[in-house]
Amino acid sequence: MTGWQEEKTTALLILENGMRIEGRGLGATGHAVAEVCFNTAMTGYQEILTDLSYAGQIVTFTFPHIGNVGANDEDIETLENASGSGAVGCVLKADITNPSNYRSAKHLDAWLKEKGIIGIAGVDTRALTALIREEGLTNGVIAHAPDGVFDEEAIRNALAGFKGLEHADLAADVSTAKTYEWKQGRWVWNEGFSAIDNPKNHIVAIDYGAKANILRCLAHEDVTVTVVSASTPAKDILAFNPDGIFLSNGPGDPAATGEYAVGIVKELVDSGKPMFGICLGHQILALALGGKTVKMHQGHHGANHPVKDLTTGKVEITSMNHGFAVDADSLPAGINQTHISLFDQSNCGLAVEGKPIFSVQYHPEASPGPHDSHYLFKRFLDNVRSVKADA
Ligand SMILES: NC(=O)CC[C@H](N)C(=O)O
Repeated sequence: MTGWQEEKTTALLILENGMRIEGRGLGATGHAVAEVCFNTAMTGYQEILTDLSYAGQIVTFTFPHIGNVGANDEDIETLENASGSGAVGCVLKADITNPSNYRSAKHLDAWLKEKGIIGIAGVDTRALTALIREEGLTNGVIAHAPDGVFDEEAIRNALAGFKGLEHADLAADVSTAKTYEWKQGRWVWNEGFSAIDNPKNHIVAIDYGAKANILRCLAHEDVTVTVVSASTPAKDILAFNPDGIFLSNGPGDPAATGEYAVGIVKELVDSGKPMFGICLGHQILALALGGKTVKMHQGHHGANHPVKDLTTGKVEITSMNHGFAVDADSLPAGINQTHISLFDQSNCGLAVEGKPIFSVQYHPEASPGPHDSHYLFKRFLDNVRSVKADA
């Protein structure tokens, strides 16, 4: 071993099966209960931890070098107007190395502290990942005490009181409270975030915990995005007279979002506007169309997930982050499965026959991840343009 065991234990990870893992603490202090998942991406730890879809979760990074490109203010996926934050904790194999990257503004440890994220290093993340693969997503509590003194009873009680993510409605907790306009485009090397001048299209994005790069990818397609809260009534959304409606990603159980999400989306589907949903937005759309969602065994969290587009036969490598999935068999007639995961054949996309409405389970905006699926933003805007041309 590397000798870390000789150092004092300043962090704990306790799982619901009773497993107690000792390590070295990072970032914020205190303790946090959440669902423990693993992410296999080799890049983008800052984007992952600030993705609001990870609210209520602790991320185990299977990639060992976390923190070596430091932290900055640009690679943050949480929107400024969000009401909540993303992952509550992270589990690392190795200690954070000193940052070495021209974009680094800060050491990851300091950044974690600032964001209130608790970390534990020195964990056998392979074994933890294997455990989650075998036993499924598990609840856990992560604790960090720099002096090594833990109130283990309080920590274990907190874990015992955590009900898990199934039936948890978290989108309402993280959505924006106010309506605002978004005009920033994608990040371009050597230039930074691009400005979108006089966009010709207008999309209303329902924010269930949206990632910033989704809004940038939409804006990049010549779009002004109006971002509205998850509970904005359909009539208020339609009052903007948008060219299209976007349903964002977000945390928690899609089936727990009830009337404020599913009911609103049902009304929007009937409006005939072009619609596009990503991840939680895909799941909510499926529920609104009469389908069902299920909790997955281990979930999909990574940046190398192969997906087949059944409409073109093409395979794309995608970024994923979900613990629930649409049950393809539950989709009523007229709602077609358009994409499947080549890892486990689970549903990854749907389209409404005869209407410009579609959605995907994965993350075409990447951030982090490959850009294979950027075409979906174009597909959405092609729908928008053709509906406008016909009007
Ligand atoms: N990225 C997301 O939107 C996640 C959706 C949902 N919370 C899930 O875990 O399946």
